[in-house]
Amino acid sequence: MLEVLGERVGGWCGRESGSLRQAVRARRRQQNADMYAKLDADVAVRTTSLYRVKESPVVPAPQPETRPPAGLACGRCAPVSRDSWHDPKIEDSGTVINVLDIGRQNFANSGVISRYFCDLAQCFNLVKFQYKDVIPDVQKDPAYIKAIEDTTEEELKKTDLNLDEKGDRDKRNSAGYLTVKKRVEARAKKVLTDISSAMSYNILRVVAWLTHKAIRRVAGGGCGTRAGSVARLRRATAAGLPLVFVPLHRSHFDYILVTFALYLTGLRPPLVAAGDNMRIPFFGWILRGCGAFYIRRRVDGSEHNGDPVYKAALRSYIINSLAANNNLEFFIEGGRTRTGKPQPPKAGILSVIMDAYLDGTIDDALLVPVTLNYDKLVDGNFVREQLGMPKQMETFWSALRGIWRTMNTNHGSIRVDFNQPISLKELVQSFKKYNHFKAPIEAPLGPADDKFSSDLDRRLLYNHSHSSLYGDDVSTDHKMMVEAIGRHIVYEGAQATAVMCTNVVSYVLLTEARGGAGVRRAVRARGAALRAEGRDLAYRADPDRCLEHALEMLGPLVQRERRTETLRPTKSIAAELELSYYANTLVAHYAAPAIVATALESIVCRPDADGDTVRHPELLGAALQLYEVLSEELILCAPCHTIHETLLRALDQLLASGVLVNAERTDGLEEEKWSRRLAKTIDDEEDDGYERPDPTLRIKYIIQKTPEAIAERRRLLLTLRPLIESYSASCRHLAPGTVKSVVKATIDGLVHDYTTNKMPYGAAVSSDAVRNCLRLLRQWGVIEMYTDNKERKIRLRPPYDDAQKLNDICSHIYKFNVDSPLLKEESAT
Ligand SMILES: CCCCCCCCCCCCCCCC(=O)SCCNC(=O)CCNC(=O)[C@H](O)C(C)(C)COP(=O)(O)OP(=O)(O)OC[C@H]1O[C@@H](n2cnc3c(N)ncnc32)[C@H](O)[C@@H]1OP(=O)(O)O
Repeated sequence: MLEVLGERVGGWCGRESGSLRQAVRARRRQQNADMYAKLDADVAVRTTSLYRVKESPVVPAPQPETRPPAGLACGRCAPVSRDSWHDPKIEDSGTVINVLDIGRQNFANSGVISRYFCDLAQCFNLVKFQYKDVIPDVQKDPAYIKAIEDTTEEELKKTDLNLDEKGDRDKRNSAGYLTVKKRVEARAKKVLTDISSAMSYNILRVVAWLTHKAIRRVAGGGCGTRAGSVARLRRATAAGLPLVFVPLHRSHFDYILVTFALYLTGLRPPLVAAGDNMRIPFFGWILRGCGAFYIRRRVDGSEHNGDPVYKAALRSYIINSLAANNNLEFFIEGGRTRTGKPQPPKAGILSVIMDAYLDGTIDDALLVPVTLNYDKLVDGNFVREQLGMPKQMETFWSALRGIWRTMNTNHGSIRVDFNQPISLKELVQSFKKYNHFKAPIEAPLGPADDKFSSDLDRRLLYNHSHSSLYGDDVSTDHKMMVEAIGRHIVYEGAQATAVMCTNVVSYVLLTEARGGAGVRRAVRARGAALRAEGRDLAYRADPDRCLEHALEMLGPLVQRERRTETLRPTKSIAAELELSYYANTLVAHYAAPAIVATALESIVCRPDADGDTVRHPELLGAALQLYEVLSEELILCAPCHTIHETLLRALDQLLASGVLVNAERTDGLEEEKWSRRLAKTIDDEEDDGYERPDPTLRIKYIIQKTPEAIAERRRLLLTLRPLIESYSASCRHLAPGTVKSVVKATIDGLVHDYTTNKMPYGAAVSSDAVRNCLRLLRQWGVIEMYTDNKERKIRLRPPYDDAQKLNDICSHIYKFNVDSPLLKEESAT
């Protein structure tokens, strides 16, 4: 405005003046104009510097020079999605933007006030989206009406009113029936209102502004997101299909960040499935206003045993929301990971979305896996729960305390990334083609034998229940497809998760540099290796700064010997458990080679082993057996790959890194020719009953003894060692009783072994791993779980109530808990 004024004054001065008085006035105006222009420039300089001082984050957002293209759709199952919604320019640069900068950039050229209060201005200028109230549609849904009628009939059966003999119409018009129906309808209405979200533009705007302030305070390193993924989402939105965001769940901050990032980038905030434990006073109401719809954490648990009205209401609410073109979000793992590893998917909501597509209610939906990671976990830690103490329920006061604690800690950098949207239709079509999990399952998962595991892939997907949230019973194939799609999303999401510096440093401290020496070198090498393996590192390439920053974030979890500059994990169970939480991002990444290396150790340490060579089938067989043991812990591959293929690839990695060398290396070509010849003979064989000899039987590997090979073997062995210790301890402490008492006995045993230096891995003291081992033993038919007096109990199934038989079956686990010389060397360092 001042400039315009200045120009005008200048213009007047330039005019020809008729008199001296006019000339004097013009001169005065000219002087004034100069003064105003100077003032204006001064104000501009001061405002920009003020703005910089106030608004710049303490540490700039993470921006390594180059990034691998992370988060792309699977080339095998969704090639069309992978080629869609590209913006090659942004995709190639792999730029990460700080979501907090969006407001600043939007108002960079606006007035002084807007620039200074850009967060507020951004929130006031957010797009207003319309959300249709779907409750009336749900109430007209035939499945919902049928559920009410069925429940009415059920309730009538329980009353004294004997309406059986009357005709159907008479019965439905009878006073008793109508009274019961009215009661059921009222309950159904309450269930529906309890579920429904109440998205409010005003609440969203206020919460978005508060979130701006909170993230600036909490995330000293900013909150990064891949620019390419935002651009992709914008393009995908234009397709007019509902977006279904599927985040992997780490923290209570996750859902805030997802909605915040979407809202800020002008995308429609989703309706979010929230567990009803989140319906706490005040905060529950705010969350509902920001898009939360509430679901019971267990649909068929003993508490609400098979409530058909609830199932129908939830199903219909989700389907009608999708049909109204709302975006949806649900946490596929069902809750926050307590270990830092991705968890197996919960298929309930996914199955509803899939049914909506299969029955034509929606043409398609775009599944968007979302990954989040934090330098330092915002919710504190899960050590209490890992030590077997019960989860603390969310309350108003605990929420306030949590917010206060969070707001007063620097949590470093945060990353929230939206992976490439995948068409559900394309996934379903691709999955119909895969045969390796289609065939019927004859027997449940059993303990591994030596000729094991040709059908491990489909056994892992097999779900014993044949009902669906959708109402009717569904086929095994259908259930397995939902399960497979869920596992695919979780696996790909975990692979696309940005790796924080704390992940790398914790992993290095717990594995390759456990002794304390060479941490700096190992961190540098691990970062480079991860980058080469296609992982997106969320920290600057400078490893020294990365280490310093990670140490600041990890605080008392790491002990630093100033004189010798050695770094060691603090010797306590709590510290190691917390470090393992961060390290587990990489445990999931290295799971396959770690399984092969642990299997190798189990063979090498046998008394009859030659220690120098190992046969291919023996190694692969042991690796398959070990994966079966750890199948509740790790998702090894996307279901479009078989576990066998994945372990073969891992074996190739060990060959490439020089841990193993092909014994026939000099004669490699000869070996290949031999296998091909053999394969040809087999193909030409006419007799169907002919048993094909396995061409891999002849392959043998030499185990390398170079220091590098030994170091690599030790690293991989230590990657899974704490888990194997937990599983062995769970077997040792197995006894009839309540689940709680078995978990407690195992945890106490592990604590005792750790404190008496019998077992050096604090991370093994994990109730999560103990519970997973119990699940495995239940699948093997070793134990049975039942509810008695509201308590989950365990009993040993015959013949495993016999100590010898129990020991025999547990030896399938013990055999991987070997006393390897590699570990002795490690504890000596
Ligand atoms: C601008 C700034 C704003 C900032 C501010 C933003 C705030 C924005 C909102 C916040 C919002 C908070 C968000 C909190 C975050 C959580 O609270 S996370 C926890 C809650 N969310 C979830 O759990 C979602 C995923 N979970 C599921 O889908 C689960 O399946 C359910 C629906 C919860 C049920 O779990 P469950 O009872 O353990 O049972 P599950 O074995 O999964 O199966 C249930 C049924 O599904 C069906 N089913 C299961 N598997 C299959 C299959 N493979 N095929 C077909 N059907 C199947 C069957 O019917 C099965 O029943 P059965 O056959 O076993 O009898």
